[in-house]
This record gives sequence, structure tokens and C-alpha cells, in this order.
Amino acid sequence: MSVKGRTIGLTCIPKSDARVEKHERISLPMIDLGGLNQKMSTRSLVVEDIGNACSRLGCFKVINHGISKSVINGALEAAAGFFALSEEEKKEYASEDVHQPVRYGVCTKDDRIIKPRDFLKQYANPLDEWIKFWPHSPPDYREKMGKFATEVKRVALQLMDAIFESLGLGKAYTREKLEEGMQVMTVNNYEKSSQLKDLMLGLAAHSDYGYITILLQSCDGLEIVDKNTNTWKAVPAESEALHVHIGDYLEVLSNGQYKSVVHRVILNCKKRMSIASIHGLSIDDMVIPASQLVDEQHPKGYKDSSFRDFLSFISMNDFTKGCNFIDSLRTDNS
Ligand SMILES: O=C(O)CCC(=O)C(=O)O
Ligand SMILES: [Fe+2]
Repeated sequence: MSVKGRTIGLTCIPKSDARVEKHERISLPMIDLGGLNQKMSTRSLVVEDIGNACSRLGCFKVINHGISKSVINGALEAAAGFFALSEEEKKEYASEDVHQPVRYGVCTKDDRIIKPRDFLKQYANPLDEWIKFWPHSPPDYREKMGKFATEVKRVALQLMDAIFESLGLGKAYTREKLEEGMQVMTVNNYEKSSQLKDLMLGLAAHSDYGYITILLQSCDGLEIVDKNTNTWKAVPAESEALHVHIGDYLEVLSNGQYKSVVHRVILNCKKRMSIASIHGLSIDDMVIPASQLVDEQHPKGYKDSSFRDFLSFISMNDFTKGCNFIDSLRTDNS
């Protein structure tokens, strides 16, 4: 296979990380999103739970998100159908240019392809603008993945309202900008080589750049750094629940009150898929620490930047050497 992959904001397997141990499972806060549509007092409790989860761990699970099982299974089927295409067909979408709105890649190590992961990145908002560039094969890919994208965007807006409220910024803070903002979906396919008996790293440690990531995983494998103990913890896949974690831009906007979550994937099953949907502002909208959260005791801890700046950063830096976007934004105050 000749396709080489680079990933948006993510590293491909560093040598020292190629084998990993099994870690203790973490039981993340389970947020019932149904409560956000109920009376004020119930909503406030849910907002408070979300805020606590964001500051304590930077991640949580959501149930009652309103995305049906058939839409979720449809998206996973569409993903499996795409990755089952011939290499020739998938190569049609291959690119190392991180600015491409749809991009297929395979992670490589030392130019020997061990292929623990191939991925398809696709812009998804506004859907009408981007869906025509998505794979046309399998024939129902666009329909099934498009339905999931629309539903995830709805959940992301609902969550961002609650997160802004938890920061005291008001529910509709920059709502219009977010409605028009970026949604980048990464559809990941991991295959563990049959020669390898040990656990294997599928995706190296990184944080995502957006405000939040909503993640669907087909089986276990996700690990996060538990900020309280600074140790890796396994996040089990749960059939009804979606995983949500904070990205770099929410750390910036909250002026460090909420921190982005370092995460990675280890492969303990032979085959694994995930769909990560990253939500943020439009490509040239600047993300800045909210003025309400900056004062003498909390001076501005991060530089202003946009998604385009992020793309330039990753096209110029070698992530396999541990370059990290959020570190590049920190000022002496953070
Ligand atoms: O596969 C996973 O569970 C995580 C994927 C991920 O972190 C990403 O695509 O940014
Ligand atoms: Fe990620």
C-alpha cells in the first residue's frame, strides 16, 4: 500500500509507545441530556453536573441524546463499507494536505506500513456544502453518515449551550457562530495485526483542537489521562452512551478553567472503529479567552488563534516529535 497518512493534530505511533499495558477503567459521569429540556431547576442541575465534569475530568458520557440506534448503527455500517473498499478506491480520497475537506490516510511507522489505523476526515457543516465531496461508495455512505452528522451537530449545540452556561457566559453565547462553525468528523478504522499478541497502540496521545469532541466507539480502546492522578484510564464503550471530551479551543475560551483532555487508543480487539466529531468555530473565526473570564487574578493565558492557524501549525510541525498545538498558544500567564 502506498498511501501515507498524517493526521490532523494527531501523532502517528511513536516508537516508544508501540506496546502498552492495560489500564484500570474509569467510570465517567453519565449526563442525562433529557434534563436540559425540562424545567429551569432540573436544567440547572444538569448544567452544574456538566460544569463539574468539565473542570474535574474534562470528559463525560451522555445518554438520552436523541440519536437513535438505527442512525448510530447506520453510521458504523457506512464506515465499515468505506474501509472495506479496495485500496485503489480509497486512494481516490488520499491526501497529505491537511487543508483538504475530505482526506483518507493510513498511519505509517518508519515507512513500513503496519496499518493499525486508517482514517477518513470529512468536513460536515454546513452539510450541503461538503457532502458532495464525501465518498460516493458504498452507495448509502452519504445518506447514513449524513444523518449521523446532523444529529451529532444538534447534540453538540445543546452541549455547548450548557457548557457556556456553566462558565457563566450565558446560554446563547456565540450561538450563531457555532451553528455556522466547523464540524470535522474523523472516521477511524483500527486493525490489530494478527502476529501481535500484546496490546498495541492504535493512536498516540493527543488532545483535539476544537471546543468539544463527541465520540462513538464500536468497542473499548479509548484511554484518557485522568487529571487527578495523572495516569492513563480506560474508557469503556457503552452501547447507549456517547463520549464527550473537551478540546484545546474550549481550554482557550474558558481561559484555562476547563482543560483539554489528552487521550489515545490501545487496541485490544482485532478490529475497532470510531467516529470522532469535532465542533468549533468557522475556519477564520478567532478563538480568544472570553473577556468575562479574564481579570487581574486570571490574566489572559492563551493567544488568539483560528482553525486556519491550527492547520498551518500542523502542516509545519512534526507531531511525531511531540509538538502540541495548545502549548504553542500558552502565554506566560497560563
Ligand atoms: O478512536 C478513538 O476512540 C479516538 C479517536 C480520536 O481521538 C480522534 O479521532 O481524534
Ligand atoms: Fe482525538
